Amino acid sequence: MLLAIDVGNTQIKLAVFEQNTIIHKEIIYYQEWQIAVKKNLKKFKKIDNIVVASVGKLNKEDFFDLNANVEINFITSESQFPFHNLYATPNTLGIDRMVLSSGAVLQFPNKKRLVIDAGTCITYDFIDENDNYLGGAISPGIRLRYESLHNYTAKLPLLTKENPTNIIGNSTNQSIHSGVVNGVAMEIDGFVNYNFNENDNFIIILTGGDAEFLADRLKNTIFANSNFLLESLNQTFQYNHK
Ligand SMILES: Nc1ncnc2c1ncn2[C@@H]1O[C@H](COP(=O)(O)OP(=O)(O)O)[C@@H](O)[C@H]1O
Ligand SMILES: CC(C)(COP(=O)(O)O)[C@@H](O)C(=O)NCCC(=O)O
Ligand SMILES: [K+]
Repeated sequence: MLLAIDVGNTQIKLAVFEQNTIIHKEIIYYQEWQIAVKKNLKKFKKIDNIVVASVGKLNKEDFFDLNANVEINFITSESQFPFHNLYATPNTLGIDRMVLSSGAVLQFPNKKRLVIDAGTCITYDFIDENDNYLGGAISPGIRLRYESLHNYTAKLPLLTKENPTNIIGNSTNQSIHSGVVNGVAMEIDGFVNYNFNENDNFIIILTGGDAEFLADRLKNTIFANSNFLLESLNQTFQYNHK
């Protein structure tokens, strides 16, 4: 039994796996992460490994300080991945992006793959049909966009995500919602349309905290799965323990 932990820049997601099935999932905030991990280790006594992918504020030492009596596997750029990494700066590439790409290769072989993770940032990762990781893009996430409009202007309010009623906002709030939400949706469709055409053998995977909110706003057919990073983390752990 495996405890998989995804440490992002907004929140931490954890899941307990039995082989490839999630038997428990939690979204936790930074201030409570040790209590949550210890609670799960106590509740699921068959957990014998923890696997961690962290791009946030927790590092390997934080987990070893837990003194949990299970093996802790920290995914790093030195881990084994099922793709050829063509990124020019492999040591700065986000571990989340590497794990997502690993899951895309293992779950959807022999296709062009684009993985979109709509979280604190929106990340785009392209892997070609020959399992070459090509790189992609990093863009501000939905919450970042609302907060920056408020923090860097004199008068704009701080709003939380809401579906715009129309592409033409007829009020300050609707203008902001349209700019943020339609802007993200068009950005995502733009990246897809720029890189793929209908006779390509490709798949688009959408994940992250904002995936479900965005999924039905996109023109292109996508495979939306908010657990994709956790599932990919489980598969990457297995890939490293063949
Ligand atoms: N409690 C919440 N309710 C609604 N949306 C949330 C909540 N917490 C986070 N989000 C949304 O999810 C995004 C963060 O998702 P997540 O993928 O967990 O980020 P990360 O992996 O970068 O930590 C934020 O941009 C925000 O829009
Ligand atoms: C871009 C990210 C901050 C995304 O993190 P998240 O939105 O999941 O919190 C993370 O992938 C990262 O720290 N990347 C390092 C730079 C790079 O990937 O090239
Ligand atoms: K992300």
